[in-house]
Amino acid sequence: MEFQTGVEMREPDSKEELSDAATTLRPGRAAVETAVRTLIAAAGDNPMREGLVETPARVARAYAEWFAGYRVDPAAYLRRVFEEAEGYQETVLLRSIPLVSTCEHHMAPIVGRAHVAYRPSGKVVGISKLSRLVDAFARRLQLQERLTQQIAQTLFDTLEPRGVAVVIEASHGCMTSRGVNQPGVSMVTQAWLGDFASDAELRRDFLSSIMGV
Ligand SMILES: Nc1nc2c(ncn2[C@@H]2O[C@H](COP(=O)(O)OP(=O)(O)OP(=O)(O)O)[C@@H](O)[C@H]2O)c(=O)[nH]1
Ligand SMILES: [Zn+2]
Repeated sequence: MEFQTGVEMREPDSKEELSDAATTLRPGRAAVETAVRTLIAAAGDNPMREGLVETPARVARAYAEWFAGYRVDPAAYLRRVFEEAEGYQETVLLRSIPLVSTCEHHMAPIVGRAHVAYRPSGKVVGISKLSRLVDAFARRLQLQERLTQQIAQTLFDTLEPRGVAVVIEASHGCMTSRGVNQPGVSMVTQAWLGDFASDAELRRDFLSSIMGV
């Protein structure tokens, strides 16, 4: 049976809006608000009662924040590189980057921390760009495994460093507040590229640096 959404699709406003294949078509604001009213009614409440009447507009604005990652090119954050780091080649590690994402199976929040390291080979970036990279991929519908891999691979392809390591520890709303209902449970994923993949001691150093933070 075909499900009628009643959602009118429109062409994207700009090239930025087209930044990801998944966003080739986006419904307009009115269609989004209609969908939210449908969800409120499905939850069992009255979308027209006073406290809920502005909720669809708020949710539409919140979605723009939670899914802002579709509107940016994550690699663009890594384009400004500094080549005068005096030949620094050792590990650069940014620990405990706050991470907020959304699970693609249930559209429930994924909340946690990312730890990102690279071993430069000529090019270093402003350290905040690692946080921006994490956020750009996180603010999409995600699987934690894919999120971890995308961050690592983009860093590796763009900066051409000797190695990249990414560890993400996060809790999934779809497990903590529904389904198996296990608050406190967290998922840990890792991506190792370049010399982190081949050198167990580098991995141990990385893991001991992030332990207990
Ligand atoms: N591997 C992986 N699984 C995830 C992630 N986010 C959510 N999941 C899981 O995706 C699975 C979806 O399973 P389904 O059986 O299709 O969905 P469900 O009936 O809602 O399953 P339950 O959550 O067990 O109630 C669940 O096991 C979730 O825990 C993620 O980032 N990575
Ligand atoms: Zn989920």
